[in-house]
Amino acid sequence: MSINLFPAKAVQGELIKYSQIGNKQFKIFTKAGDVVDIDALANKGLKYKANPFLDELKGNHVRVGLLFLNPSMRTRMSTQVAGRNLGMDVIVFNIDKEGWQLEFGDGVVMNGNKAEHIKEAAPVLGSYFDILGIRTFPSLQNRAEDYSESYISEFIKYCGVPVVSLESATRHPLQSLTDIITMKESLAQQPITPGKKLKIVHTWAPHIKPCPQAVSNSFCEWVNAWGKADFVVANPEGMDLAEEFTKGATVTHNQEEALEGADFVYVKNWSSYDWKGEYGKNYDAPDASSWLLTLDKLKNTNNAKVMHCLPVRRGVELTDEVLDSDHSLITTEAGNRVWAAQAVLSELL
Ligand SMILES: NCCC[C@H](NC(=O)CCC(=O)O)C(=O)O
Ligand SMILES: NC(=O)OP(=O)(O)O
Repeated sequence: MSINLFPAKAVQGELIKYSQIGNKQFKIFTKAGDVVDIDALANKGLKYKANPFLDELKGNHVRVGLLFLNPSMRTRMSTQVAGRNLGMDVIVFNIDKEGWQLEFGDGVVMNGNKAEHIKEAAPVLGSYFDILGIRTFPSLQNRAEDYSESYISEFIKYCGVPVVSLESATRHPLQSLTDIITMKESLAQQPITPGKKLKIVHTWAPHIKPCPQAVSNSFCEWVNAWGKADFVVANPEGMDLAEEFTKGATVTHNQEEALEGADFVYVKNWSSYDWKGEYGKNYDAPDASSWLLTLDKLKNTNNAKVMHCLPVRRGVELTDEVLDSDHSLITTEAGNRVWAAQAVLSELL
């Protein structure tokens, strides 16, 4: 169902591949497949964490535009900080609130409330900036449309400059790179027993409303591509993510079994990919709240660290007792968003 955004090819020594976009070749960062070596890119992020101004002149006179069609705190702020650490000029545009409403459809007669077409908006923005970032959430109404990633693809096609995804309909690659960085950092500080295989568990969590699958899809895609762990995805029956993302992981509907011996537990709600034949629905069956992670459940893990992309709803998606415990890596993880963004922006230059 989903399209492989663009075929990409690697150049020696560079960690992000070049993609053929129309008759041009440039780098885009939208998915794990755009990266040559995930571990090396994560190391680059950790290098910037140790020395934020290592490349402070590298981005001199480089202009970065960050476009948001949806809310954001971490992505918006961390990517600005990252760009400034590299000496770049970064400008944020809340295009949904401050710009004209955008039409993405081909051949549409624009006699409604959308005043500007992506075919004009994207090249104009591409003429102002050297690198563009865009956040476009899914509608959660139409699976085929969301999984075609048409918004970010159209944007990339027409803007003519390197693009970094700030979370698209089905993926959140800056988050996933951050998550790998955070696990590597944690393992360096507290190594697991020699001989024990690293175990990462991604568990579904309850929510009051349907959330995108993007963070979870990406986490699966990146952990699988990273290839350093036994990886288990646990969710209620019927709530499996798309197989193209989980392929390579063990998918189970038994959370207790999944948590056994886990080193990292990544918590996130996602709405249905295909629950009772429906897409984008909040799983609200009677057993939903039994999926809430508690300190008691963590006793069965290898003193696991708990992760979440944030924002998190306390008492709904995660308990206060877990969030406020030493298990939680969550604010460190959010802090690491800067270093992931800095590694990516540096590679896009
Ligand atoms: N960018 C990180 C997560 C964004 C989004 N969260 C949300 O929609 C939470 C909304 C709320 O709790 O009202 C998601 O799940 O993909
Ligand atoms: N994790 C994350 O992407 O947070 P924001 O939505 O606040 O950017």
